[in-house]
Amino acid sequence: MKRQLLHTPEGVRDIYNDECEKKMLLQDQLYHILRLHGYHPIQTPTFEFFDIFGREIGTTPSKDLYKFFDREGNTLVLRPDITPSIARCAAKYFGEEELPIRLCYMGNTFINNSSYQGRLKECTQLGAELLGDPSVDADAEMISMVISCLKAAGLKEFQLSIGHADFFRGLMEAAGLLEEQEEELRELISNKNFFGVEEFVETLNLEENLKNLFGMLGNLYTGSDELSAARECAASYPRILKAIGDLEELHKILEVYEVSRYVSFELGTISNYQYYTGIIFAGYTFGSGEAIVKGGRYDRLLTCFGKDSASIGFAFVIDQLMAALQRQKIDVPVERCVELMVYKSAKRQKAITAAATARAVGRCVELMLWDETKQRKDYEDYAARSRMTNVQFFA
Ligand SMILES: N[C@@H](Cc1c[nH]c[nH+]1)C(=O)O
Repeated sequence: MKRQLLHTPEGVRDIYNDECEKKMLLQDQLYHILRLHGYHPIQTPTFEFFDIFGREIGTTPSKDLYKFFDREGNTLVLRPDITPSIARCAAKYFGEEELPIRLCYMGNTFINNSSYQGRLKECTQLGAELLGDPSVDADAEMISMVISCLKAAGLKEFQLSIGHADFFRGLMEAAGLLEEQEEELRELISNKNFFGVEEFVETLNLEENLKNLFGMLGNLYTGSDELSAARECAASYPRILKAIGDLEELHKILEVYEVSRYVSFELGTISNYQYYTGIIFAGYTFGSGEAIVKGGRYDRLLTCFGKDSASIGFAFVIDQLMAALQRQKIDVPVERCVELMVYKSAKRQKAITAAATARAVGRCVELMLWDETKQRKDYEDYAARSRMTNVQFFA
């Protein structure tokens, strides 16, 4: 066989054996938590019309999308993000529903990011969306669910950073920054270059309170006192004031959920996704430079699909979470209890019946026809290699 045929393109990979078992188990564990919270499963297509992920939607930039055509000439896109698809579904199937809708999902996303970043171009996401609930209680439910999932995954140390889309937008508005200046600032913040931010702000000639607010972009707050201090500076900036007020209220509700110790408020949290309108959050742990979970409130996204519905959601990036667990040496406890049954043709009836009887009571059986060129020992070795619990011969 040509060696070339065995390669996969840059940014995608095979997952097999133990790693695959672990990934599936982890997904089950997290999905279970979402189901425990009353979230209903939904599946949407892997590719959709281009417009579902177009510029107005505010997700991944067009240059990072995998685009192709159908026979009719429509442009299709491999989904880079599942949230816009869920928004489309909610508008289509739950258009009349006036009460909140809770949906959960699992699937792969595809982003054609530049190869030098070394990122995966296909990732597995597992997420939840709470549609039609504008309350801070909904925000808190989401954050608390994320924390339950992180604990269920076995992580002991992790941090959820929470910010608000309107803090940054409010600053841009109050300072009257041009698009290029906003880009420059975003870049500095994304690189966590807060000295750069300070320098940049010095050039702007802003009034004292606004300057102080810009100075908070690099801060990390864990308590509500610090947020109240921020609120004082924001008195004459309604958009920023509302953002800080939301975070303060969220902090209070998170105390009720008893999860506030896992959370820090970072006013400099920004996202490349333009659809976020309220809180934005991302979860981090050791062993993964990238966020293992990300999410936020998007109150206007569904309007693009014809339903006004304030919503919030999050998605775990399972591949990042797996990498972090592995680097932290946290084991995903896969139960291996597969038995091997090997039979010769003369004992076919007996072996097939035995396998069926075992499977009926929940035992996992790999049934194999004895290859005459192989010895008993070959099968025993294979079972040991595959960490099987038992081998039975029908010969
Ligand atoms: N879809 C977002 C995460 C999210 C889910 N819901 C809201 N935000 C992402 O891929 O980053």
